[in-house]
Amino acid sequence: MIITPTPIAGVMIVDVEPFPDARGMFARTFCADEFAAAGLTVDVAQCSVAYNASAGTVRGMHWAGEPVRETKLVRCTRGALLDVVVDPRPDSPTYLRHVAVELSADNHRALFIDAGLAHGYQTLVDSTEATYQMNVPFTPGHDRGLRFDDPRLGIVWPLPVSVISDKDRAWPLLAGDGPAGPSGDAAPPGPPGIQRDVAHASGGVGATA
Ligand SMILES: Cc1cn([C@H]2C[C@H](O)[C@@H](COP(=O)(O)OP(=O)(O)O[C@H]3O[C@@H](C)C(=O)[C@@H](O)[C@H]3O)O2)c(=O)[nH]c1=O
Repeated sequence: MIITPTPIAGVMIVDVEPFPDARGMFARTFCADEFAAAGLTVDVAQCSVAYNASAGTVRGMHWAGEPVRETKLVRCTRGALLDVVVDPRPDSPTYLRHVAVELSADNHRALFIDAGLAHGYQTLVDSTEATYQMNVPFTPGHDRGLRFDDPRLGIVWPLPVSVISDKDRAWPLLAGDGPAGPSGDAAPPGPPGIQRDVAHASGGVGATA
């Protein structure tokens, strides 16, 4: 596996190293030792799959609030999607910036997402599946979220949004207006969980794929 950092600390691209032969190929998609060597720990407490019927479906942007420290290893096992991670940590140098990485069944690419980072995606084709490994069991009641279309985040979704849940449509917008400003200014922390009242936001880190 090739594990590549992104501009956001705690977000890593995980690529497979295929062994091709006449049948096709074999590749490891997870290896505890290789992850540990890259400084990542993935204790698998839960694996999940999300099937999306239509291209343009958006899920996110989600993370688990404290004290839950939920890490995710996300891959696309059918179809293709644009995976997006936003940094909602007020004390981070990449606060409110995002990375966007295309994951597909064909590229076998995965994204490791550390605890406290907001995750979402848009499907690029019909019949797309996202598959997750999480380090903790499902802990309802700790959901935190950002609005996928918050102008302060500046996420460029590649397709018109075809389907989204009521929950995801209803996450509140960040406070403030206008386009995202430059990074680096301190912003006051929002209330626990949803960052409703930040005074400053920064632009996207850009697509990595
Ligand atoms: C996330 C989750 C949901 N559920 C249930 C709750 C609910 O009835 C149903 C659908 O839940 P949701 O609408 O929250 O599913 P979804 O919007 O797909 O939530 C997921 O979104 C992506 C972007 C992520 O990053 C994931 O961690 C997760 O938050 O599945 C579980 O049983 N276990 C789980 O781990």
